[in-house]
Amino acid sequence: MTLAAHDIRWSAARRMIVDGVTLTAEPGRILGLIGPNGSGKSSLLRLLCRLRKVESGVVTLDDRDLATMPRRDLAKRLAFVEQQASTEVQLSVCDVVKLGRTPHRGALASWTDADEEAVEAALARVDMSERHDQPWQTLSGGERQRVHIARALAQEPRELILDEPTNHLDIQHQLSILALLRQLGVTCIIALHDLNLASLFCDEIAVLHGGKVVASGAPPEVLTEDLIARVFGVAVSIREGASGRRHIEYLIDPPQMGTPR
Ligand SMILES: Nc1ncnc2c1ncn2[C@@H]1O[C@H](COP(=O)(O)OP(=O)(O)OP(=O)(O)O)[C@@H](O)[C@H]1O
Repeated sequence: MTLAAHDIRWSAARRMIVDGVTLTAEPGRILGLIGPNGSGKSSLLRLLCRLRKVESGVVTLDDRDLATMPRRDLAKRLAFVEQQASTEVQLSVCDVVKLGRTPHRGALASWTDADEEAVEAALARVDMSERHDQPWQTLSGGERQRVHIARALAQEPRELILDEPTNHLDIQHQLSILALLRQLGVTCIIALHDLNLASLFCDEIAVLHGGKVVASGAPPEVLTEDLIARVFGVAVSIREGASGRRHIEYLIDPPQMGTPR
């Protein structure tokens, strides 16, 4: 067991946003978090990496209460890639990725070969080595996203939490980033909107609806026509695609393309 939530709750503006969630991220596996807009995915991810405090329940890392762990120990283990991370400071691409090394370095420690290798390897993994010196502010949305993923990789975490990491990415980079996460063998919890990508790349899926986990398990067990209709209000047909994998087709009437059935 690595990261787990035990009946956790969090509210805002007198509304329960995360409502008694229990889930476990199995070591080296990818847990996908899906759910409609506003279902509580980002809020839950922020609780799981202690950016917010749970009001009740407990988050554990290897059976230790996350709330009692020293921040530095936590940062050595766990990295978080936020949905719309930004920075106002003038930094180059490589400066941003270097920030990922902070938990591994003493206050006055000099920059080591190991630090440099971790940064260069992380940039290469997200296909951004050539942008090494480009000012971060001048990057496109998708390039920024990839640099933030590189920063998290440079942190060399054992647990990686990503909030819609494919958001700004073109299809090639969506596929390559998710394939990379699978190859890393790191425990991942990823919020995703694309149900086909979730089905393809996740080992387990948890479905959030109104702040509660309403289904969890292997993708074929969870992503059914009935569940998608119930939770997302969209009719789908699930069939074997050309690759032999399950494909979720959204049923839209051709004359009014865009109007769900
Ligand atoms: N600090 C806050 N104050 C008030 N409401 C909040 C706060 N944080 C989150 N919420 C509300 O909690 C609900 C869940 O938000 P959250 O961002 O966790 O959803 P989400 O599932 O990640 O949504 P999306 O798919 O749109 O990114 C939303 O209705 C949001 O408005």
